[in-house]
Amino acid sequence: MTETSGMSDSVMTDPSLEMTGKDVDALAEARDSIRPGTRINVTFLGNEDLEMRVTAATAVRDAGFIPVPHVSARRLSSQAELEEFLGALRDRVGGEHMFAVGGDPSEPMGPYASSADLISSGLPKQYGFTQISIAGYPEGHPDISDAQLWEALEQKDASLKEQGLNGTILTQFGFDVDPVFTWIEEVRSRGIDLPIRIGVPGPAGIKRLLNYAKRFGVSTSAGIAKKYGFSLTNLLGTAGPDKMINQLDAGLTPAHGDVKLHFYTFGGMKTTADWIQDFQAKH
Ligand SMILES: NC(=O)C1=CN([C@@H]2O[C@H](COP(=O)(O)OP(=O)(O)OC[C@H]3O[C@@H](n4cnc5c(N)ncnc54)[C@H](O)[C@@H]3O)[C@@H](O)[C@H]2O)C=CC1
Ligand SMILES: Nc1nc(=O)c2c([nH]1)NC[C@@H]1CN(c3ccc(C(=O)N[C@@H](CCC(=O)O)C(=O)O)cc3)CN21
Repeated sequence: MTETSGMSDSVMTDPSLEMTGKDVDALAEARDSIRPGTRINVTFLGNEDLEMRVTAATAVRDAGFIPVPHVSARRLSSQAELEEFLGALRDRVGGEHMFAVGGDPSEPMGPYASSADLISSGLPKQYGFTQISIAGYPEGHPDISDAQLWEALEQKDASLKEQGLNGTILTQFGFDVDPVFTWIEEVRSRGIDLPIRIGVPGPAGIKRLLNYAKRFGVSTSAGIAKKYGFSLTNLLGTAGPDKMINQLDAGLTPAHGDVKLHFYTFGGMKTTADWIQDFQAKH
């Protein structure tokens, strides 16, 4: 068997990972467990600055991976701030990928209220970014209506196509496969043919998973937890996405189009990378 032992034509082909600006040392530690050429997303959090974000993207590139820096529309205070970041990425990192996301501030901090505003500004393309990921929400979003989310997704798909850019939809993480299937089917029925990466949490402590779920409005219930592989009445121990991935793999058909995975590592880069290797070897 070659690079990916078992599941080569499966949802587990070439998964992407995610790190924060604080994870540069964690990346070095995880490096040998990650397949060269893997896409690694770099967050754009409120407690990070340009230097941290660019340094992290540089570390990803230098380690032999593809950096996918996040740009959070609502966190940008001006067009100048956006251009400063895009310019630094172009000059110091030099990749084609980015993840254009809305951002959590309830009011935009500057001229970009949404990732559609960011994309349609034409600046990502002007600075050489040709592979643009955008967000998807199989379970909806706590502060944004479903109608608004679908409208935004269609608008972003159209804007990318108009500009001749390649897109990928990257979803919020979740613990339940059912809404994922329903959502992919709706994406396709709306004529959106972009590749999709389904967000799943890397293996992590159950308390930590539940804290992140609460923070980002991701649903958990006794039933969902049980199906995923943990219990809400026993928060000791860890849980990984193996059952969810197996359910995805079993249910995906060619009609779902190109569907892969994105792992949110939540402080566990090496744990996640080792888990992926182990899972691929066993399947
Ligand atoms: N990996 C990450 O960092 C992820 C972050 N998110 C968050 O999900 C939210 C939506 O992101 P996108 O899908 O890119 O939306 P978007 O930028 O495409 O916007 C969709 C619609 O919702 C509105 N909107 C966007 N963010 C909002 C907010 N925080 N509060 C109220 N309305 C908002 C926009 O004005 C627009 O009408 C953001 O808060 C984003 O930060 C979601 C998934 C992953
Ligand atoms: N609505 C929304 N906003 C987001 O910012 C967001 C999502 N959704 N979905 C998931 C991703 C993953 N995100 C994050 C955000 C923060 C850490 C974080 O604070 N990490 C710690 C280390 C891990 C820990 O100790 O728990 C750090 O210090 O960097 C990780 C992932 C941000 N993301």
